[in-house]
Amino acid sequence: MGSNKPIWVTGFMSGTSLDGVDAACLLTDGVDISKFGPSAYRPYSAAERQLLQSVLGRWPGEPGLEPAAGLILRAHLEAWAQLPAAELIGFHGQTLSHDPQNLRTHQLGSGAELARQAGVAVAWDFRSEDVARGGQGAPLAPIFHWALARYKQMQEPVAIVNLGGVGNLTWVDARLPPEQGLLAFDTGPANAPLNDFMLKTTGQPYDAGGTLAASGRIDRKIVASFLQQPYFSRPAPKSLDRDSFGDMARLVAQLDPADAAATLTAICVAAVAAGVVLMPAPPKQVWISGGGRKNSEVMRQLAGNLPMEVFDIDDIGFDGDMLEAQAFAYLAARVARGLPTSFPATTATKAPLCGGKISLP
Ligand SMILES: Nc1ncnc2c1ncn2[C@@H]1O[C@H](COP(=O)(O)OP(=O)(O)OP(=O)(O)O)[C@@H](O)[C@H]1O
Ligand SMILES: CC(=O)N[C@H]1[C@@H]2OC[C@@H](O2)[C@@H](O)[C@@H]1O[C@H](C)C(=O)O
Repeated sequence: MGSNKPIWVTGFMSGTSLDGVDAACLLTDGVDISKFGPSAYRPYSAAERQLLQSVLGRWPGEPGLEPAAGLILRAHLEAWAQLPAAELIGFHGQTLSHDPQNLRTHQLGSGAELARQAGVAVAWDFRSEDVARGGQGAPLAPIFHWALARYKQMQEPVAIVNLGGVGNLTWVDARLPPEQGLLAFDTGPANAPLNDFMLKTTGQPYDAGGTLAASGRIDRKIVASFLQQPYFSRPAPKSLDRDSFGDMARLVAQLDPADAAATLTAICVAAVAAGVVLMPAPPKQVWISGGGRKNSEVMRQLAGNLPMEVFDIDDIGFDGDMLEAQAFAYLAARVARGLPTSFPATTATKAPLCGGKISLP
């Protein structure tokens, strides 16, 4: 560690959708990607998801966090056990609350304990320093998106959109250094409101394939009025908590389930379209990653609403399910080398910043 020789790193992500732990191996020197390695997925059971859901919004020191922290540790160790050994772990933890305006963000899970139990160095707590210095603390994947575009030797800017619980967008021109070639921000709610609605109305955790939404009609008035909120026209960088917009099921409570699903889906897409307007220059291509790309209705609406070509990032040759886990492997390698993980144009930090700390076993 600390040298610029590529090392194998395992990155972990337990995202805002609360579906499970993604784990992915990456060979990298923290600048370039040398090789993509194997990956694993450790899903949460319904009871585990409920446990995590029950502690959303809590801050460190509040009571009742131990069982959830224990689950996070256990689930990550189980994912780690499925993969070949690596030299370093990048551990994001589980975001429970995110409030950069008040200089705080909370990712549950101890990297120190993970290092002890996995027997390997762990880079973790990637967001705290950034928010403590007045940055947004998110999104952090953009510097990895820069590395992806570099890996593909892109000769023009491209946009990468991640549709998880929350959506985020990176505009990247990989011909430039990261300080000049990036602009990033959270676009708005993505799958989380639809998931919450599906669970409550149908007992299903999400709208598989977008089938329910595809059978409904979009209430355009609700979409337009939602997009009137100041967040969507605010300049980037900017970030969101999972539930920054409150209980969105209220917005569609009067609609029948199919129309409600179609409308929540349209809100996710309209938020991305509003984000496209904020980019420094329109790229020719948008690459979609995250679970939302498996929702055909999301992809259909994106293709119809964005003025550029929309690709499932798998069709570019990447693994759209593992991009965030790979991002935290890459970020860990950067932390090990003291390289910046966030930039003024990605988190609004005042100067490029190397967030994250390293715990040894
Ligand atoms: N086959 C599918 N059809 C429709 N939607 C799907 C499908 N598979 C996954 N999804 C959606 O994608 C979500 C998971 O996406 P992902 O794993 O990218 O989120 P995350 O990493 O938890 O979130 P975030 O990026 O906000 O941290 C699921 O909760 C679901 O809403
Ligand atoms: C505070 C927090 O955990 N934010 C997540 C969340 O999920 C998607 C979006 O909101 C993004 O800002 C971020 O995750 C990704 C991995 C990021 O930091 O790039």
